[in-house]
Amino acid sequence: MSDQNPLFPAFLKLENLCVLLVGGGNVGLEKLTAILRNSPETAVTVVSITMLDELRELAARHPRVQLVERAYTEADLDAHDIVFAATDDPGLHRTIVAAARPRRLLVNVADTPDLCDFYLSSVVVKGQLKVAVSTNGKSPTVGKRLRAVLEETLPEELDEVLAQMTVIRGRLAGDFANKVKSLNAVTAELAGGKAYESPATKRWRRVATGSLLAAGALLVSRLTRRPE
Ligand SMILES: C[C@@]1(CC(=O)O)C2=NC(=C\c3[nH]c(c(CCC(=O)O)c3CC(=O)O)Cc3[nH]c(c(CC(=O)O)c3CCC(=O)O)/C=C3\N/C(=C\2)[C@@H](CCC(=O)O)[C@]3(C)CC(=O)O)/[C@H]1CCC(=O)O
Ligand SMILES: NC(=O)c1ccc[n+]([C@@H]2O[C@H](COP(=O)([O-])OP(=O)(O)OC[C@H]3O[C@@H](n4cnc5c(N)ncnc54)[C@H](O)[C@@H]3O)[C@@H](O)[C@H]2O)c1
Repeated sequence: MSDQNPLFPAFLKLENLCVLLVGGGNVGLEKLTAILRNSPETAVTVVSITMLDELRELAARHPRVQLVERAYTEADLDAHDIVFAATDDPGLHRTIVAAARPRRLLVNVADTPDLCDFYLSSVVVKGQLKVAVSTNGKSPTVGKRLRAVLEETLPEELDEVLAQMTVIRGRLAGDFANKVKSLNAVTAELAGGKAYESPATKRWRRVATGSLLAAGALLVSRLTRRPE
């Protein structure tokens, strides 16, 4: 179907990879900020003729970021897994992509969908929960607005829910199908029926801190009780 969105969503363990960032200006700073905000221990090599002071300060707070102050050369691609191109030179971006392809490196070229192997997304964080929004490049602005909506709507307590669910999950006995059934039963109210009716936030908060956890605790105590 031609109007389908064919992007494959995934969450990268970026800290396991070596990142090359070419360009240390405003856009380069934005990319480095996004990388380190999400994955602070990532090894990043920043290659750029000039570097913004703010980028230097950010790098100084992250020991695995290395600054290389000179023009890009093809050899910079060596020993890297993933590349972010963020200079003010579109010709250079095409050169980087052409050299990266045969090396099978994944490349993001800021604001240039045609040259990208992957896009960055708007990111909502609530503790361990992370929601990434993509509009398939149709409108990053809408992505940004949606991020704000989700940030406000999703309760901070969701992190507590995740923590409790991890405990519940670890204590459940039985086969896989039964575990899934129990986990679905405990969380049914989060997605159930009219849960999204306004005021959505209020309901989420109530369910997340109240009945969900109470039901979870009850279920666990029932399932972990040994027969006499
Ligand atoms: C999500 C976010 C992440 C990030 O960059 O970290 C991101 N762009 C953000 C903001 C933003 N970018 C732009 C504006 C100005 C208003 C506007 O144009 O809408 C605003 C809004 C603002 O700043 O207010 C300009 C822009 N961006 C692209 C183009 C080219 C084109 O569309 O052809 C142009 C025109 C350039 C020009 O005209 O010169 C392209 C891309 N931007 C993407 C990501 C990828 C698709 C994401 C998706 O699928 O939705 C993609 C395809 C490639 C990529 O760069 O990865 C971040 C939001 C962070 C947040 O949540 O706050
Ligand atoms: N700043 C923005 O918010 C914004 C918004 C939309 C579009 N853009 C576009 O994005 C591009 C980048 O913007 P910017 O504000 O980051 O520019 P910038 O001038 O601040 O940064 C460009 C960086 O690329 C480096 N660079 C240039 N040639 C290089 C090379 N051969 N090797 C290594 N490094 C090299 C420069 O040294 C500089 O640090 C521009 O084309 C701009 O028009 C910027």
